[in-house]
Amino acid sequence: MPRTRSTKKSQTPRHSTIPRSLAGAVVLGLTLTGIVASGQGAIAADMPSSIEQSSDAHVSSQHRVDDADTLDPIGSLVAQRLALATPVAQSKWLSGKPITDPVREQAVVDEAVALATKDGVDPDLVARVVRAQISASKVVQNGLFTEWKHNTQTAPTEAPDLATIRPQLDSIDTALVTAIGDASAVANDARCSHAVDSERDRTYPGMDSLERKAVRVAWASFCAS
Ligand SMILES: C=C(O[C@@H]1C=C(C(=O)O)C=C[C@H]1O)C(=O)O
Repeated sequence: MPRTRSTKKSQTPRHSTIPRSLAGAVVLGLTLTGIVASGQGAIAADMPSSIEQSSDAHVSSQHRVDDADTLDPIGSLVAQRLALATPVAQSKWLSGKPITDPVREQAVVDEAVALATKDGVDPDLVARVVRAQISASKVVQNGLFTEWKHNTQTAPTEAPDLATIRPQLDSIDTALVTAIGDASAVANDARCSHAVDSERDRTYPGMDSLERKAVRVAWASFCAS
């Protein structure tokens, strides 16, 4: 008898819209994502051991839906992290700091890997996903700098201090480690790239082409193969 998972839905609709420049809503969004992330654990605990299925095709299609749902918390955190790339870029534009800060990047990766190791989450998976988030942030920052250089009237004239944004990035990265731990089975599943495609599509509405490019970079190294 085939085994399958319950059909409980995630709290985020598959085709919900995540608008651009959500920086002001990041803290709230993070809180909500934390609720969603712990909800995933509750879903796993509630799973029935076996349910009669009418056909193998149904099992297969249900598995795809569940894999994509499992990636929802990561997808939301990816979007929240990218929303902060705009204020980061504004701050660096006005302060004259370079986009790339190798010391900070190493600290971000080290912090996430240490947390993963402490929590029993695959540290290699966490390191490659966090490095991808850093690359994705720089895609947005470089794109904005290019735009502001070519159209100086669009360049920012005010920005938050980088020191106020980085703690928000740190909070997102902490939540990301948990979300990655909850989704590590998907990362190692043969259907991983399909689940990632579905999750990317969920977060695309409301994003411009630069953010979509960054989202692709953010997910590029999630799947093990
Ligand atoms: C976001 C920043 O810009 C870049 C991206 C980083 C990140 O995504 O964590 C870290 C350092 C920078 O290379 C930043 O400086 O904080």
